[in-house]
Amino acid sequence: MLVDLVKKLPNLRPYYLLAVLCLVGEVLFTLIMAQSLRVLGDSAILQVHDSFYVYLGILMFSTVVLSLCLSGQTLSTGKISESITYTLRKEGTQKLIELPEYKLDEMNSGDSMSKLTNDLQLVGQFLNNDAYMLISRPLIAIVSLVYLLLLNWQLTLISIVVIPLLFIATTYLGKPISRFSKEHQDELSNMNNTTQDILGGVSIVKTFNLQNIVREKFSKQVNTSMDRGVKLAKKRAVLQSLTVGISFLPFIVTFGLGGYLTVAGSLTPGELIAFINLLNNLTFPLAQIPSHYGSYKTSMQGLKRIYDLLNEEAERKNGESFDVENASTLVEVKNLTFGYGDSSVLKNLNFKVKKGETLALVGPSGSGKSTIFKLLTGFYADYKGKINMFEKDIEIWNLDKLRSNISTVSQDTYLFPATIRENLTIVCDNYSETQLIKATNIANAHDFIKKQPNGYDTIVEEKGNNFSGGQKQRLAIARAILKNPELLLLDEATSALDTESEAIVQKALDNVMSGRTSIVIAHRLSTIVNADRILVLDNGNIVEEGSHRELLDKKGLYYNLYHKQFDSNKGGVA
Ligand SMILES: Nc1ncnc2c1ncn2[C@@H]1O[C@H](COP(=O)(O)OP(=O)(O)OP(=O)(O)O)[C@@H](O)[C@H]1O
Repeated sequence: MLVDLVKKLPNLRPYYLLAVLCLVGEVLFTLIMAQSLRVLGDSAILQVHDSFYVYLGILMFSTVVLSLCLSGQTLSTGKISESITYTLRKEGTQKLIELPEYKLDEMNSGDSMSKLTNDLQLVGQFLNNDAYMLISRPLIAIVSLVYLLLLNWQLTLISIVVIPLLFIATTYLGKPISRFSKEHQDELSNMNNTTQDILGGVSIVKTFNLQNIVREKFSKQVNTSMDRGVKLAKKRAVLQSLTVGISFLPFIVTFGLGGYLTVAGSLTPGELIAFINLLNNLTFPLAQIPSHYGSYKTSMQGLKRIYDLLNEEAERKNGESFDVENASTLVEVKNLTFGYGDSSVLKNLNFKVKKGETLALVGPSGSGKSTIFKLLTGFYADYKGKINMFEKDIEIWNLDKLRSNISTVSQDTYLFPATIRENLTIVCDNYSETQLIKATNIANAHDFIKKQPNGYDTIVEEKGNNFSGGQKQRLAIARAILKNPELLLLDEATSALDTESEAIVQKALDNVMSGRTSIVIAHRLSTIVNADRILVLDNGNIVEEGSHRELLDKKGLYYNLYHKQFDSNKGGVA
């Protein structure tokens, strides 16, 4: 996975090179520094002035080079880490947009958020520091060991005899840390899911007075996550104090035995200084390796989760584009059967929509109306039967091209946090002010847009909070018209509105539908009495078909649905 990352961004090569140069510089000048200290120590004691000043100069030069290496390392690893996390975040978000609908059904949005935030942060932290340390520390330790052995192998062996102990302790204690860290990550991901749910339903929670239940559910998760976090911190604390404690043992041995050898004359004072300096470069880096390795493991777990998302198969991009202007049958569905998973939702449907027609879909909740729209826009591919769109099999259509001929207005109106103008014109490459105003007039939206503080340049707040439900729908309708589609799919566009707003939106819809081919799903049957044809669905089957009048005469399901609404909503359309 790491190699894939490196290959992904060839423009980072200069930074990898800089990091390698800094690494070589750090290793080399660490040794030169130790050698300088050795000569300096001996020259000072033996009062040899020439070599003292030469090596003082070398020592100062080494310090400058080492600090430059540190800056170079920080710069290169910072750039590498930022670029890689930026690319992964971009590709991850892009992949989320490109995923087929059935995948999005399976995925949890909080989990995806966690991949693009917590997991990416772990990867970023590892690349920013631990990756370099994981290579440089062992290298410095090995080079220092060789130098120490050459200096005095007996003292070296005695001094480092405790190092394996240090290594075993940190490795042994590091294992549960990586397990706890994984559990902590999973818990954070669960919390993200809950936060997401809460944010999505704040008003419902308040309306139904569910604050206590939500608070309790969330605090349970917070407690579990905190417990894991505290356990992790405790393990880290023990590991840290143990490593620091054991790390000092080689120094105690060196000071004791080395001091004795120096007094006895078998080690010069300079050698003792260099020895202590290099031991420092051997012991502490070795003690830190398990912690860097732990970071490697956790970040690789995070990276794997990110790659799981990136490796998901995107919606197909192949297919052709066709000229749709001359098609006389815009939709033809033959023996269409479909289900989500094992459930069967649509059963052997057959229907056509001719150019200029308005077809209405009605039926009880869950009968499959919205599912038909999803299939006509190519969101699901695993259906049985045939779907021809604009007289071509949907399977040979390029889905982007197909969708460019269709506008959908659904009950869940999505408005971007941008200006009204940007929200409306995002669907077309070229538009004139006249076209924009014509579209908003048809959608009954121009007047209320003009009354906004900045007219068409008023910012739409998150989720369109500064507009009413009816206004949002009219904006969505204007956007649909501006796209100038061959086929309009209107999904329950007025069902959530009060009577007054519904009348305004319905007028807008009537304007839009006139002269266009439309399929409309309506729960309020009063809105579709003028449809050319009505398909009545029940449990995934078309059980009745005809005009409003013909269906009333049949006295079947449509008649019952219609009278049920008419009775409960006196004043409905006759
Ligand atoms: N993404 C999905 N995954 C699994 N099942 C689904 C999914 N979407 C819809 N369903 C199921 O498919 C059936 C038909 O749903 P659909 O939304 O098409 O019905 P509908 O007629 O539009 O209902 P409504 O009028 O209530 O919107 C329902 O039983 C629903 O639970």
